[in-house]
This record gives sequence, structure tokens and C-alpha cells, in this order.
Amino acid sequence: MESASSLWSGVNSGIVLSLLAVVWTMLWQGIQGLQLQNLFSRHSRRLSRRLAATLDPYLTVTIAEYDGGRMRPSDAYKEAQAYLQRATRGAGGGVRHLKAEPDRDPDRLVLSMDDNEEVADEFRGAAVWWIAYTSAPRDDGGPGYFWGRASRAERRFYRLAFLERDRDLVLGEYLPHVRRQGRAVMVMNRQRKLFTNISGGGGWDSDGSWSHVVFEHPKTFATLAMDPAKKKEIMDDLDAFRGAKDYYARVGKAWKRGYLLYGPPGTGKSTMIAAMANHLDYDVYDIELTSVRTNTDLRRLFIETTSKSIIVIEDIDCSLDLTGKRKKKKKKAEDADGASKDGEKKDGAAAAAKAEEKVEEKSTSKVTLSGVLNFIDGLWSACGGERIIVFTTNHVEKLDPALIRRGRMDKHIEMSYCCFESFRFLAKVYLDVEAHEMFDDVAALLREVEMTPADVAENLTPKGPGEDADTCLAALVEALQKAKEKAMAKKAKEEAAAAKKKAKRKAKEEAAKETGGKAAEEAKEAGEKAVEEAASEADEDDEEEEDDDE
Ligand SMILES: Nc1ncnc2c1ncn2[C@@H]1O[C@H](COP(=O)(O)OP(=O)(O)OP(=O)(O)O)[C@@H](O)[C@H]1O
Ligand SMILES: [Mg+2]
Repeated sequence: MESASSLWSGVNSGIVLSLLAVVWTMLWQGIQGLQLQNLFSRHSRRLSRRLAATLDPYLTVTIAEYDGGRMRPSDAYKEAQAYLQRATRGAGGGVRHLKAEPDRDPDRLVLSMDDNEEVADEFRGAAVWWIAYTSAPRDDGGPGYFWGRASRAERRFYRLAFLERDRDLVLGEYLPHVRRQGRAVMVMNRQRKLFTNISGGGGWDSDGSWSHVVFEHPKTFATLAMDPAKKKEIMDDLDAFRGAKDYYARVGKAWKRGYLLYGPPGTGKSTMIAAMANHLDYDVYDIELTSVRTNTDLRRLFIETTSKSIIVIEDIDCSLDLTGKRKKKKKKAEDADGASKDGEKKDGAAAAAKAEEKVEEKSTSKVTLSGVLNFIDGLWSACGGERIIVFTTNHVEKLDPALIRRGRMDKHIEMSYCCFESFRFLAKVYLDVEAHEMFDDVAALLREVEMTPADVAENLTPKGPGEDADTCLAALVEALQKAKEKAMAKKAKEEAAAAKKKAKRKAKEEAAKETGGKAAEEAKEAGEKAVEEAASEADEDDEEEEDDDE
């Protein structure tokens, strides 16, 4: 923006424009009258156009935030917005009403012109004026209505006014200049964002679109504990994806990649997503599927995502009726309900399960497996590229194979319990210790006990000023020993239960054998008796027959 303030005195321009508007309206009516009278006269039409150009030397270009039924904000609008932020630098560039948003620098604000404000600009001697305005929400079912936000919300616009004589310069050079500069500003001001589809009030009352906060997760691959070879493989995979635009275009695939992260709770799945986002410098869209009403809403949400983003669905097995888990939960509630007669403790379980179900019922989503599949690789993934989709789950075996087949979830990454390598890594990160006499104990215990990286990390975190590497490692060893004892006790209990079950089964079998044998003997005896009786009866009959013959 070249010296905005030198060009336009806002007050004067407003008055002049208003006067011109009044004069022009009157004249335009006159011209239309002229046109009506000479409707079929080409000459008069040319004349009226020339007259209009003389009286109204201003041309305008309007850039709408959503236009032509678009489902997401137009890039041109965002670029113009970023470009105009520069015009309001410092004291606001003469603009009287400004909008402020937080800047990267926590002490500063990014200022932009508010609605119905004007800002002037100059480009190679040509003066131009930008005006920001909004129009009232539309509920007319017109283009974009179906998609919600574009129509239901206020519609925002920028209007650029310039002189007729600068038409070629403005349209041919100034507007491309604005877009280029706007993009540069956007890159400069870019703050990574964490989007979620649960806004303010959340649930069904919300308009089901994205709201965001600045993404500031500190986790990186440098602080993520996992097998180094596996970690390198993932980082290489991400780098290859980022640079593979041409490859994806050449093979005709949408520029996207799916990752499935699975493993027990606390093994670093969510942490891995943060590390991925930090590594790639991408935004994160965290979809809460239970808050998405329909497949159509899911599609809309997806379309509103920008490129260079990671789209995350956590605990996919719990989010949808993809796996039957929901029904199981219901069953759990019933079971707990039935069991509740047995004691108070179980009453609590029934109540908890019921409450869980209640929450679930409230947010019953009609998103289906096919909706999600469509979302991942259907037609919609063709709209814009450079997106990574991540699913996480604790129960990979419960997922529908269609959901996680390669091509949808291209890379399956297992996040597992802490091994000694991971422990050493965490000890370095958390305590800055690379070797310690207690390492051998930890190594031996980790071979016998399963502990998540989350638990190991927690033990390695100093809890007070008096705590150091020695105390933290001692705490970890103690926790591992306790876990080992617990595991051993559990194993012994399980073994005892199994032995009891086996003994019971054996006793049952023997009893069955015994009763079976006795029954067989009785049957045999009964059979023999019956044969004898039949034989004696037969003899008696013979004798009677013989008597009759005689
Ligand atoms: N591999 C790891 N490396 C470093 N820190 C870890 C690792 N795994 C877990 N942590 C720590 O444990 C905490 C919990 O981990 P995280 O939330 O990533 O687990 P999760 O696998 O997503 O669990 P859930 O299945 O319950 O969602 C994190 O704050 C992180 O600091
Ligand atoms: Mg998690």
C-alpha cells in the first residue's frame, strides 16, 4: 500500500461521493427515460452510456466473502482483508473505526477497518478507495443457504472504487498486486490454529462450524519418546508428503494422507499429532464426530478446512456406531442396572453408565460409516489438497476394516508401552540425565512390567524444589516395583481363578460320568428285566395257544 493517508481525506470523499450519488440518481432516471423513448435506437443507447461515464467516472469491483454459493470464504476476500490491514498500520491510516484482533506479538493488535469505513490507496499514480460493508443475513434459500453459514450469517464485502480512466491499470495490475501482497501478509501474520467443531455453547445449539484458538502445543518430535527408527520413518513420511504435490497430481490422487494411531491410553497418540502439526507447520482441525449431526454437516465441515492442515478424529471407535461399541455401552448400562441390586458400589456404576448413555443419546449423531468414508476419500477430498487425516483409537481390532484399509489410512502406527530406549529418552528430556546407577533397575523392571510413557514421564517430573534426578528415578523404580507387584498379584489371582475353574469343570465332568455310568447300569438292568419279562410272557402265551389248539 503506497502512502494511503496522503490520498484521501475521508470526510471530504464521503460528502463528494454522496453528492455525486444524488446527482447521478437524478440523471440516471433521466437517461432511462431517454432510453425508453428511444428503446430501439442504437445511437441513443451509445449516447446514454457516454453520458453515464461522464457523470459517474467511478467504477467499482466488489469482493464478497462468500459468493456464488461458495461453501468457504473466497481467497480473494481474505487476501484483500490482509492487504488492507497494512493500510491501518500505526495510527490506523486515518480510518476512524477499526477492528482489532490479537497479534502474534502478545503486546500488539492487528487492526483492520470496520464496516462502512473507507481507506484510500494509491497505485502508480492512480487513486483507489476501499469500502468495507456487510449485508443482513439472508434466509431465502438461495445459493449457499443449504450450506448454512454463508447465508445465515452476515455477508461481508469489500468494494473497490476507482476512476474510469484507471480501469486497465487497476484491473490488470493493481488487483493482482493486492492479492500477492495480501498473501504475503497472511504468511507473515500466520498463527497456527487449533479448530474445533464444538463452539461456545457446543452441541446442537451451535451452528456446527469451526471455532478456533491459537495452536501452541509445545510437543515436537524432539521430545516424543518412541523407537528412534520408527520416529525417523514417520518424519520422513511427513516430509515426503509435504513435498509430493507433483507426484499426487501426476498419479491423479488427492493430495492427502491418512494416519491411524493406535495403542493403549497414555502412549502418546495425541502427543504425536501435536508433534506432526509442529513439524509440518500445519493447522489442526479436531473433529468431534458426536457433535456433527449429519453426513452433510460433516462434508461442509471438511470443505471449510484449509489446506496445510491435519484433520483429527480422536477415539474413532467411540465416536460412531461404526463398531457396535455404542450398543455395548447400552448393554453395560443395563448390566450395571441389574447388578445394582447387589450393592451400593454397583449402584454407582449403573448411574455412571446411565449418565454416559444420556450424554450419548443427547448428542446422537446421524453420521454414518459411509459418510466418514466419503469424507476421507470420496469426491470431497478432491477440493483442495495438502491435508493429513489422523484417526486415533485404543481398540484397533474393533474398527471396521473398510475404515482403515490402506488408501484411506495409509500408515498404521502402533503406540506402545514404554521400552528402555524410550525411558532413556524421557530421562534425558525430563531430567537431563543420560546415565545413572538406577538405569539397570529400571531396565530390568521395564522388561517385566508394562508402563505407559505418560506414567513414566509423570514419575520423572520433579514435583517440588527438593526433587532431583535421584528422587525422580527412585520414585519411578518404586512405581515400577509396585506395578510389578500388582501385576504379579493379578496374575496369581487369575491363575487361581483359572485353576478353580478347571477343578470345578473336572469335578462336574466326573460327576456327570458317575451319574452317566449309574444310569447306564440301571438302564441295562431295566433292559434285562424287560427282556426276561417279555420272554416269560411269551412262554405263557405259547402255553395258552397250545391249550386252545387242544
Ligand atoms: N511417547 C511419549 N513421549 C513423550 N511424552 C509422552 C509420550 N506418551 C505420552 N506422553 C505424555 O503423556 C501425556 C498423555 O499422552 P497422550 O495424551 O498423548 O496419550 P494418548 O495416547 O493420546 O492417550 P488417550 O488414548 O487416552 O487419548 C502427554 O501429556 C505426554 O506429555
Ligand atoms: Mg489422546
